[in-house]
Amino acid sequence: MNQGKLPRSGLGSLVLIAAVVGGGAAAFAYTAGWFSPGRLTPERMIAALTPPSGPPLGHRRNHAKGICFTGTFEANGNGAELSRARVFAQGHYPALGRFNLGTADPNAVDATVRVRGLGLLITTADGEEWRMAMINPPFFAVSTPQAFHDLLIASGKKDPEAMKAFIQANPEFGPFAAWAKTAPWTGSYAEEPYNGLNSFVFTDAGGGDHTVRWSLLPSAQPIPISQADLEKRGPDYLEQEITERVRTAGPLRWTMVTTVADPGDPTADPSKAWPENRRKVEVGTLIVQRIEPERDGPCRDINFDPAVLPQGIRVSDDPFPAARSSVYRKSYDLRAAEARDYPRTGTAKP
Ligand code: HEM
Repeated sequence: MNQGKLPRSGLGSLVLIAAVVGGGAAAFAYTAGWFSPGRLTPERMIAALTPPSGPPLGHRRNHAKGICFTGTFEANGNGAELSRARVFAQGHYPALGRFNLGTADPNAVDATVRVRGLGLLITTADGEEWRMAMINPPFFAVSTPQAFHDLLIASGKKDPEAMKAFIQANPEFGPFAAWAKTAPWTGSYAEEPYNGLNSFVFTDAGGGDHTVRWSLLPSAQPIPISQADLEKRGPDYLEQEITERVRTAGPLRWTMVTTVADPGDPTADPSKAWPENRRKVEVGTLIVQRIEPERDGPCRDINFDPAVLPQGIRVSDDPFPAARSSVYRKSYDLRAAEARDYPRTGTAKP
């Protein structure tokens, strides 16, 4: 009897292991959205980001133009109600970040790039890290990583029919196109809001979950400028201006505001803003203290991977962070291997 039972229970545990492994793989494939035949891969996404003139060797495959900074995140303690992450306990935490432009061209003229971004890494004394990368539009251009890929392909085609077909298949792009056309430009990285757009889950000390998005809102008053006037200020005006502003006027500040989803809010689609009346909690202030050199500075070898999160924050059902994580990693690996094409100067050159 024992003999008869043993193989059965042995088989049973194998089946269980297979189920666990299979379940894990299925969950991963679901979250990441990769790996099914014919679907996206990090390589295909990188190929779609690559301009016809070739890849920006040694540089980030997107948001390639930028300028690094160091500073502090000053937590006011209010975030502790939403997440037990150490970074929300009242106190000061070192911050490393990068203002940047949403382009694959590290030499792009500032006035030609609509989307501005900010990468940020906040560390706490327990060795935890919170990495993120945010942009200035109030919602993302598309609903899914696949649609982002399709947008890159369509917008790279000369035939205007390609964009028409894309918009027909992805109507959520309409509001983003309207934002791009009508939102005022500013003449400074300091005057922009930076929105996380993707949703994440905060877990509080009692184990309660809260799905949130966050934004950094500037304390500097935005001063609108026409695209033509920005162009007249020079191709690299934004990095020159921010360097000069911090040097002469001192540290710059942004308030970090988290917005809590109500049940039923679209947590898996960053192209859909949540209603304005959602609960907002100001959790602290980003203080930019020093502009650092881009080529030789501390951001060069950083991957602002939005899936690197401290305990108390985790990804939600939003498919973007997992997709972004795998593409950012590929981009990082490529640029690190191409260091010879973007040699360090050893001289401080912001
Ligand atoms: C599937 C969609 C996306 C893809 C494929 C993608 C791709 C990339 C890549 C390849 C990089 C360069 C990474 C590196 O080499 O370190 C990058 C950087 C960046 N991305 Fe994305 N991205 C996506 C979505 C987003 C979204 C939704 C946001 C904002 C909410 C965003 C904001 C940024 C910012 C601010 C940076 C610059 C970070 C830095 O300074 O290093 N991206 N992206």
